[in-house]
This record gives sequence, structure tokens and C-alpha cells, in this order.
Amino acid sequence: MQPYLIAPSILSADLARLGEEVEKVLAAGADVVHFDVMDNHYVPNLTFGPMICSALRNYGVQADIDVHLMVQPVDDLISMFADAGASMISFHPEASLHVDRSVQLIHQAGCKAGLVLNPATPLHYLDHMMDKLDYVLLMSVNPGFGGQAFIPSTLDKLRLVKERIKASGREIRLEIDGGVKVDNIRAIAEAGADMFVAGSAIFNQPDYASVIDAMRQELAKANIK
Ligand SMILES: O=C(CO)[C@H](O)[C@H](O)COP(=O)(O)O
Ligand SMILES: [Fe+2]
Repeated sequence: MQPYLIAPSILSADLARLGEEVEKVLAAGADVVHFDVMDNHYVPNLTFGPMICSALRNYGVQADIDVHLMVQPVDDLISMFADAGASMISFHPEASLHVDRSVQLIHQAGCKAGLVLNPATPLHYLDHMMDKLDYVLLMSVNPGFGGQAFIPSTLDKLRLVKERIKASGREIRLEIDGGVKVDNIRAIAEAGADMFVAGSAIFNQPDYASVIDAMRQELAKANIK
């Protein structure tokens, strides 16, 4: 597994120039495109659907697209996003009636599957699922908006999930989403995360490469046990 992945959230990109923005952030050193899908039902905001995902593929984007579904219900959108070019699809388990079935649908569609836990969602949603997941995504803000502050108690939660991942004996990525910045990414990595979503921290700066480089320099200093 590549040690650390940086996944800019296009939520904070200039959406009128989305193709160029994604091209630019990948050229600046990003690994994965984080694609936030909000439905104004599960979360109080509305973003983009599968047509925008396929538009990015048609534009020529070849990097992995990490689709974060903040929707309820979940299942109908899985094959639509897989057909639109998604590489990874995650969903919030409390938004799915049959979590195992949703994970199966993601795998059958040829994508990696992840469960997303909100700041107050208990870890028991991971019970009986660690042998099936490719990644766990911990929310470090309440879902629905970019630009919120990192909730510090997420660090303890990351450590607990990391223990579960170690106990599973499997290669499961631990993704963090919300309020990730240059000045906290090292502590987040030390708590166990290996994939970092960052929206406003990258897209609100004029030079994406300098932010991503600064994040990588911080990650290089992380003490991992
Ligand atoms: O899922 C999300 C919000 O629900 C976004 O991915 C997240 O908030 C990223 O934005 P920022 O880095 O600005 O916090
Ligand atoms: Fe997200």
C-alpha cells in the first residue's frame, strides 16, 4: 500500500472550472480526487451526481475518484457512480438499511468499499464488517459543508479504529475527512490515518502544490508506531 494518500475534496474547487481545477490539483501532486455527494436529505446541502463524475472521466481525469456518498437511501446510486467512473465508494451505514448488501453492491460494481462514521457515530458499525471493507472513513466534522474546524476528539477515535484495523490483519485504509490542514496533518497521521481529504486547505490557496508539498513534509515527520 502507498503510505499516504492526499485526496483534495472538489467541494471547495471553483466548480465553474471543475475539469481544469482537478487537472491542476493532480498536477500539483494530489493522489486521489475526493467527490462529495450530498442530497439535501441525509445532509442539508446539495452537490453533484454521477453525470459530473463521468464528465471528469470524459475530460481525461485518470486518477482514482473517491466517491463519498452523503445520501439516503444509498443503493441505487452505487451502480450509477460505478458506471460513471468511481474507483472507491463510501457511504454512511446508518443511511443504509442493509449495510452488508450495500458493501456487496460496491464490490460487485468493481469499486473499493468504505464505511463512513460521523463524529458521534459509534464504532460498533464496524463490527462484522472488518473482513469486507477496503477502507474506513472517519468524519472529523459533521457532514454537509466544507471549511469546518477539525473536531479534536476524532484523534482518539482514529487510534481506536487503527487498533481494529491492526487486529483484522488486513490492509484497510483509514481515511480522515474534515478540517485537515498543514498544521494538524502530522498529528492526524500519528493517530493512524493514512488517507487525507482536504478541501478548503488546498483549494482556498492560490498555489495548490505548495500546500500539498507542505502536507507531505509534515507527514514525513510523523512518528508512526
Ligand atoms: O465530506 C465533506 C463534508 O461533508 C468534505 O469532504 C470535507 O468537509 C472537506 O472539506 P474541508 O477540508 O474544507 O473540511
Ligand atoms: Fe467528504
